[in-house]
Amino acid sequence: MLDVQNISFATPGGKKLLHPTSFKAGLGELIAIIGPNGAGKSTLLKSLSNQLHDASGDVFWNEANLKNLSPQEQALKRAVVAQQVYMTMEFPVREVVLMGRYPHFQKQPSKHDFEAVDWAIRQAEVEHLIDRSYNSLSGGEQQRVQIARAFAQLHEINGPGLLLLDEPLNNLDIKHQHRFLDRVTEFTKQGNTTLLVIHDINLAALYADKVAVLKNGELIAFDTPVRALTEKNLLTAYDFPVRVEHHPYHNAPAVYFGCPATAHEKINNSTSKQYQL
Ligand SMILES: Nc1ncnc2c1ncn2[C@@H]1O[C@H](COP(=O)(O)OP(=O)(O)OP(=O)(O)O)[C@@H](O)[C@H]1O
Repeated sequence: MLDVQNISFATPGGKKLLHPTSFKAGLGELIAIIGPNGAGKSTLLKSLSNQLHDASGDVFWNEANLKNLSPQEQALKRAVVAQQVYMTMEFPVREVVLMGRYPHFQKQPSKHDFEAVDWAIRQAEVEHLIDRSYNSLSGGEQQRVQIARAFAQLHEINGPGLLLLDEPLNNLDIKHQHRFLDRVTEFTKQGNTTLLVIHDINLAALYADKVAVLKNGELIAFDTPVRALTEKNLLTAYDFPVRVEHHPYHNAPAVYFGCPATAHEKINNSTSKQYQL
């Protein structure tokens, strides 16, 4: 289980980017993190991946405080896909995926490392790209290679893996968005935990077990999609008219921005004046 206890972050100048935030995510759970631009979603993810050394609070992964683990020990439990990954040198795609195995070997990758790379390449469906130079790929293709690298990193590790994904759907077409989310769901259901920063709220509603809604560095909801994605929470977060209905084909909410709220939610939203009709 991921147990986040009072994690917070402020700039050296004292600007609070993330107010004390606590939540738990179980094994097998996919957590979507949503919120408007600047809400603190990437800051939260970076705090969980020790990229912000001044972050306060504690992050426990299966009862081990990540602070007490070496970078290599952490890399054997947790993989991160950042919003954009630039390479200053030319690397073939296969080598980039193999980078996910670097924490697993000392000098030379083993047969098992290469098998993990092949498996991850198939999972991310990037077989056709493996001999290309990473820098020659389109944004969406690079994203899929980074996803393959993260899958390779967490393949058959000792215990469950924690996958942190910051807007991994950027640049992916609709088919690859769904295929990617299917693969992430499959990976998560094998007993791992995934945190996914995502702007598409309807995809969050369809795929996530829980949704974290952030606004101004504060967690305003953390619950199942049905409970978190209410018109009230979404209006509070996005300050934009929204209607939430039941999805016609799935057991999930369907969110329509730009539509007036339902009568029921208008009553609940009575404190928000801007979009009341
Ligand atoms: N080093 C910094 N100094 C000052 N402000 C910062 C710094 N890093 C981030 N911020 C600000 O903190 C806020 C939260 O940033 P963050 O990247 O976490 O937002 P986000 O929710 O991921 O946004 P987006 O959806 O646009 O990616 C933003 O207003 C950003 O400009």
